[in-house]
Amino acid sequence: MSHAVTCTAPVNIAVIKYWGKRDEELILPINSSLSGTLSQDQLHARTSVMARADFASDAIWLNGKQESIENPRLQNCLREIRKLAAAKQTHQQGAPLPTDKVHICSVNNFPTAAGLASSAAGYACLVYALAQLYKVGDSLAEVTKLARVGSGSACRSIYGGWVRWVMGEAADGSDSIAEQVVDEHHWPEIEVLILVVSDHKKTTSSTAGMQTTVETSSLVKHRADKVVPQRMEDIQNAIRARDFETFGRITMQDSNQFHAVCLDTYPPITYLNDVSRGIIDMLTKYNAHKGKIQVRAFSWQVS
Ligand SMILES: Nc1ncnc2c1ncn2[C@@H]1O[C@H](COP(=O)(O)OP(=O)(O)OP(=O)(O)O)[C@@H](O)[C@H]1O
Ligand SMILES: C[C@@](O)(CCOP(=O)(O)OP(=O)(O)O)CC(=O)O
Repeated sequence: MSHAVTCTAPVNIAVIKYWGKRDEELILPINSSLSGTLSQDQLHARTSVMARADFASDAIWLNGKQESIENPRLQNCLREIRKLAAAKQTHQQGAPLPTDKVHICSVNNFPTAAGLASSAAGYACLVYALAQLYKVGDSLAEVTKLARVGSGSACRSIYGGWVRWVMGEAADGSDSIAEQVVDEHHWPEIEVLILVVSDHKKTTSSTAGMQTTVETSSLVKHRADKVVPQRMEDIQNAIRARDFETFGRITMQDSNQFHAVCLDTYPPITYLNDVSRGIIDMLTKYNAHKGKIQVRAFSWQVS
């Protein structure tokens, strides 16, 4: 007998950035973060999962290409889901056995590993689909914890609207969960414009980059301990009050500090290019004039 589920999950864009882990295995962050989830019909991952007793092994295809199922993140998700399924086995009618093998097929409708949060949409989608398949994850909070062990930012894609990932304090990660701050109807005037300045795979993955940052940057500790807690408070207040001026300022400052921390890492990490720096400069000037300057024309040379 086979069991199958297909889900889509959207991308989320952090306005207070997660950067640095206190536990690499459980994916526990050194600071809380906050993001907006884009609507499902635009940038998303679509994942189908099928479990059958007669599949020889687990397998995954990403964007049409078979990938290694031995990926430790993937293994962590499968193990946690199966652990919950095994605990529930007696009363889960219609769910596969935890011992059945699963085939996973996922497609992103946007560039993968290019800085557009593909791991967030991808793991949120995978974990949600597996939770449906195995009939586990009784609350969305529990599903956010499962998504977190795939990729930290994935826990925020489980909810729509504005979402915070509370860093938590427990060593086992039990209080490191995502929560919705306000839903997607709260601030309908907000529109997200994504300017793709490069669709190449990043030279440094987020996982590797933040690991080197924690090892070498002195600025990141200051950021996590002294800057982010107040910013989290302030940006949530700005979102609740729909105060775009404050929201925009904090978002730009946090993005700038994230890139400063990357530069403070050794060897330094550079995600910005001349085009993105030009866009940041333009937006800073635009916001300073409360949107009242006229944008006539832009032309950038992209080599
Ligand atoms: N749909 C998906 N299903 C499962 N895993 C995925 C999916 N999409 C991406 N991934 C995994 O996430 C990895 C990319 O994550 P990475 O953090 O490097 O980039 P990103 O998430 O696109 O960028 P950023 O984290 O800066 O926003 C891929 O190599 C793959 O292992
Ligand atoms: C810059 C970021 O997008 C980094 C996201 O990092 P990931 O969540 O991709 O990292 P892992 O937990 O190692 O998978 C900021 C953010 O989304 O908060």
